[in-house]
Amino acid sequence: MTPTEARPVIGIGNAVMDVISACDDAFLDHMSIEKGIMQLVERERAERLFAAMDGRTEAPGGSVGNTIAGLGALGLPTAFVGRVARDGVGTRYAASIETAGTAFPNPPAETALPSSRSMIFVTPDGERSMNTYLGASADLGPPDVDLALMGRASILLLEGYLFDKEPGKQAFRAAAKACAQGGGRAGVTLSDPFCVDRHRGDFRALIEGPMNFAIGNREEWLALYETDDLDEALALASAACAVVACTRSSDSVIVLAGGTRAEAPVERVVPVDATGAGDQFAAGFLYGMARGAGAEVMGRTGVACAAEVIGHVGPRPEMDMRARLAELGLA
Ligand SMILES: OC[C@H]1O[C@H](O)[C@H](O)[C@@H]1O
Repeated sequence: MTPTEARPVIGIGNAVMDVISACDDAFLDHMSIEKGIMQLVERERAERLFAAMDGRTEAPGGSVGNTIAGLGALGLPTAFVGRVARDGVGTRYAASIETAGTAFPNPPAETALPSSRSMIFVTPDGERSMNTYLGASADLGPPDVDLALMGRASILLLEGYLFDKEPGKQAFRAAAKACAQGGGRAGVTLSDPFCVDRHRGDFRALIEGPMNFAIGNREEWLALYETDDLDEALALASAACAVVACTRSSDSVIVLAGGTRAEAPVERVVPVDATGAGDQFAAGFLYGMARGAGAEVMGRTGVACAAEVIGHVGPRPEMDMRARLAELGLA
């Protein structure tokens, strides 16, 4: 086995190209867009929203894709496994990831569906409202996952959104098993409280079984354990899983690891664009984990990475975060 540092951090998730534009709340109402959440949309509505976007910009996104890109920018060897079609969006998505230094091992899928896009509207309060057309990426299944590659992962991060379909669940279980057999640590992001509601039993089985770590926000943890008591939900999670992180918007992040409970404070600011905040939290958190940090430092590193990404438009870091973390004594 190769030494831990040389082994990649690998993510499996939806390969989504973000199309971002600014708008006001009246526009959201006019287009019947629900504010602040991720809504899945059909192709026709995606095309309508795309056409209505003023001054749109394109940026590679996808929740776990963003996290892995953040880890790559921090200097770790990384690979992202996602499914794109053989079209312009898919080609640009894969190329932009590889240019940034993260391997994108899967060739374009042979599918009639187009590559995925998310139409993201950012309001003046920095809130982002995502309208995702999943297309090709949501059909990721076991044939898309190279188990030999999974066996080389130091850390494997699985995106909860892909748990919406049975082939995604099968792919996750096989990938986690291969990662564990290779001596790596596997974990999952809960992604979305509605997705958790739809697959509660399977999410719990994953977290209580092969997962070494799990990352979610307050709403997702409450949904997972069907309670309105966050302490209760996190106690249940940490009884089953070695490392648990809970983000709470502008409240401190809670991390439970190795019998320790730590809170990482969050500075309250009005974001420029909240897209990717949770994803970059995960990047910093896993950077800490990869370096052997404890609960408090993992939480603080995650918070620092999230703070950077909400200061500009787009879901991936623009600043040299290694230098920033060094300034903060976190690298
Ligand atoms: O978490 C933010 C990401 O989720 C959606 O999948 C978008 O692609 C965006 O980049």
